Amino acid sequence: MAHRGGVADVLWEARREKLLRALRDVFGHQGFRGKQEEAMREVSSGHDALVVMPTGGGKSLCYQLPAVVADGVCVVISPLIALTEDQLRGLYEKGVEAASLTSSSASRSRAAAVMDDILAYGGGSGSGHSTKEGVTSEKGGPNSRADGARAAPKIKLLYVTPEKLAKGGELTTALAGLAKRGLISLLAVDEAHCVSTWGHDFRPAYLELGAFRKKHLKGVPCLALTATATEEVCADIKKQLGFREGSRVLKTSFNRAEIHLSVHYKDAMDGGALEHLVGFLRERRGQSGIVYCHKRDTAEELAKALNRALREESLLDGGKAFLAMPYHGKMSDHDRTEAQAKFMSGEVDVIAGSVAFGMGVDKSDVRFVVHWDLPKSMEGLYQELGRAGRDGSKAVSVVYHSRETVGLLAFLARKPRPLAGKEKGTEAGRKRRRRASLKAVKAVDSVVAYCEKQGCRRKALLAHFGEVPGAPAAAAAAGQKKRGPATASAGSSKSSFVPTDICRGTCDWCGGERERIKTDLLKLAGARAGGGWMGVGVRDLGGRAGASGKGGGKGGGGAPQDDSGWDAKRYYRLAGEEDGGSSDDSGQCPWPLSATKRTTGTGWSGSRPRRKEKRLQTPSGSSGGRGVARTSSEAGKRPASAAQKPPAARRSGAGGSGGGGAVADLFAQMFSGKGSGGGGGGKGMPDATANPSAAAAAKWREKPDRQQEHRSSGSGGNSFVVGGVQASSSGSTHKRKSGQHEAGPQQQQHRRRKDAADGHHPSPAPSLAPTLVSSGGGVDGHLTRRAGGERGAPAPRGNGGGSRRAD
Ligand SMILES: Nc1ncnc2c1ncn2[C@@H]1O[C@H](COP(=O)(O)OP(=O)(O)OP(=O)(O)O)[C@@H](O)[C@H]1O
Repeated sequence: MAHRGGVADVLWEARREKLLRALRDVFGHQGFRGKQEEAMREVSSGHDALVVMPTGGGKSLCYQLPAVVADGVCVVISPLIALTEDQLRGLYEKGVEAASLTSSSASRSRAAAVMDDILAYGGGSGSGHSTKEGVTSEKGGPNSRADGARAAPKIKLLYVTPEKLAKGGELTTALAGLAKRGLISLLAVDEAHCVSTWGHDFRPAYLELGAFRKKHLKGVPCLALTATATEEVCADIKKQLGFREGSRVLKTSFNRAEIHLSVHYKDAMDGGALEHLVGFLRERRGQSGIVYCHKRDTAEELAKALNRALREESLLDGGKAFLAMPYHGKMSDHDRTEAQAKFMSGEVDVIAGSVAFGMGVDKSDVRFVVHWDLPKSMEGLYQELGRAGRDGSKAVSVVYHSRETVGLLAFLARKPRPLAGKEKGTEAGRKRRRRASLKAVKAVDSVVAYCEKQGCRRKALLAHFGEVPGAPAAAAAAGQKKRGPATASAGSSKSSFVPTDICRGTCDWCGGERERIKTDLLKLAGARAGGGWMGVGVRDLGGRAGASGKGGGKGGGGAPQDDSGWDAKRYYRLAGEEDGGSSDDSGQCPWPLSATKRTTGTGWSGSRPRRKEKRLQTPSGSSGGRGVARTSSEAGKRPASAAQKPPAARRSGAGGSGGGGAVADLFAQMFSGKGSGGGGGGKGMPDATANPSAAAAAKWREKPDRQQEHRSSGSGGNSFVVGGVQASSSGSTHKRKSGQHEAGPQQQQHRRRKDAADGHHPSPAPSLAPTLVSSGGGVDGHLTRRAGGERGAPAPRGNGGGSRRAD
């Protein structure tokens, strides 16, 4: 909203002085950061605003400071009250009255006092409690000056979950009453991306906030805050929260220059990923860090393994005893609180935890964030890595990539999303659910793209959020539009301009690790070519595929180097949504719920996940490139049929996916009903002579030690069957390596003729069907090795063979 000069400026100057004084006196800071000042100006002028600032950027202050100087209560919507405890503690230490309303018994008396306080002023009668916090609640509202001095509740910040707010009752009455009396200074919506189904953490109850605000908090300005929002998510947040026309989005650069970015490939590691992690931590002895993993068991095992590996030697060194602790949702409140407190105090060096850890934890000296499992989205990655280096000093982000986790995430992405109550059973709900699944698939795909990129990671990360190095804002916006909603971002904002030399060696690619990355990716491609890998494409090594996804089977699954490779429209088309929605009204995703896609030579056949044991017993290797061999009960079940294909695929009869994103390709192929690129099923080992990359890969595999490593190390894998459709690295692999784009149709025809003339059979294009069956996502394989000194038994492996067992 444009600011008019004159009176508005004068008023603002006066308010600004007041805010600056409180900033110094209460918070101990000397000046504003980022968009803090602008955000405060907006809300103190009664406008709505959306703040998009990086993690650790100082978003909380945008509502805390105005709340301190204003009369009345600032209502803060937060997704997890337990995680605001740190904030509350911080505010308490600063002498600011703040509270959260929780149902935990520990805080029940406090909550009662808080309710009394606001009810006394918000129109209720209060319960007449008087508590040791000194919150009085004699009957009567502000007009009666209950405590003889205050005309507003004592509480300055009230934290509630959206679920609590949606429940109605006393709290709604009190807040509505306060709003009527002008005693709600601000509605702050933290983690506002949860409002949007396009956000990475959609929370149905957040959808109710807009209606609540309209009904009960009329005239109260709203400040929404998030660290991660694309342009589309920003627009959705504004719409859902009922922002007034012209409300501003205040955005700073997403760049966290102090955080070094790197990716390591579990599947390509000679020594095993756990050893690698131990080495990494050994170099950072005494530093604080977080290791994120998806599963509770993994968190537990990892913490144990790290203690086993590092504690003793830290004691021998006479230094501080190394200590890692797990943190996950299945731990008791007490254990979680203890882990967090010890981490905050520095007693615990490393938390091996689920993504629940860190939200709301303001530890400024976290020096590294490790993603032991691939994160679910770029937004998640960004948010989690942002927990490092909040003090502005150097920190490190490491992602461990593994194809198994990609498979698990792809599977989870297809699971139906939760719907808000009123949407259950409606067409709108079904549509939203489908879109949410598509979004989740797309999200995984962009993380895979980030990991498998041969190029600057910082640029890739920033590009995801619409910050295109070297491009003026308009060009950035145009570029983003082409890529579709997931990557679209605030190109219209001037702050999206990024200098071309943004990285300066602060990622692995720019910082001298190109050869390592190339070699590792080549190993992945090689392993894939041997049929031992899930069939999703290794980016930048696979051929570039047309984003159109039209049938006809262009090979390759990679994306161009500086492109996310995602064309969302294509997937809507495939899901039958482009022209008004799929005819599939089952309410499920338009693809079968299964991670057990198994591609045969004639196409895919879906099956619901079967018992793991069955899969583990599947013989492998002898099937001549059939990918995962089937148990007899599985064989022949659910054959590919037109009826199983989603509507668009049925309509088009598409023959191949045309490639694109890795996970996306996986779906494209499911939809298409045939092997991507027409490659379809496995046909044994790749024709190494026809393809330099395949030759290199074959050579690599020929080494006995490599074979051993490849079979048994890999991915921390435990109970996996990783098989694949035979996927040879096509000629395009070679081309991609040399930085060229995929050949057009004429060039391809020429190449085929040339191949025929040379007596080469053209290599089948990499088939991109997912064949990953299960994911332990854990550390078992490596742990076993550490503990028992032995590697997992190598699975029998055949020519172009399918299954691989890591344990
Ligand atoms: N103007 C400022 N000057 C100096 N330090 C500041 C300023 N504003 C905030 N900080 C400090 O920056 C750190 C991060 O702030 P804050 O927790 O508000 O970030 P955030 O953007 O809310 O992060 P997250 O998204 O992780 O919750 C805190 O330690 C805070 O004290």
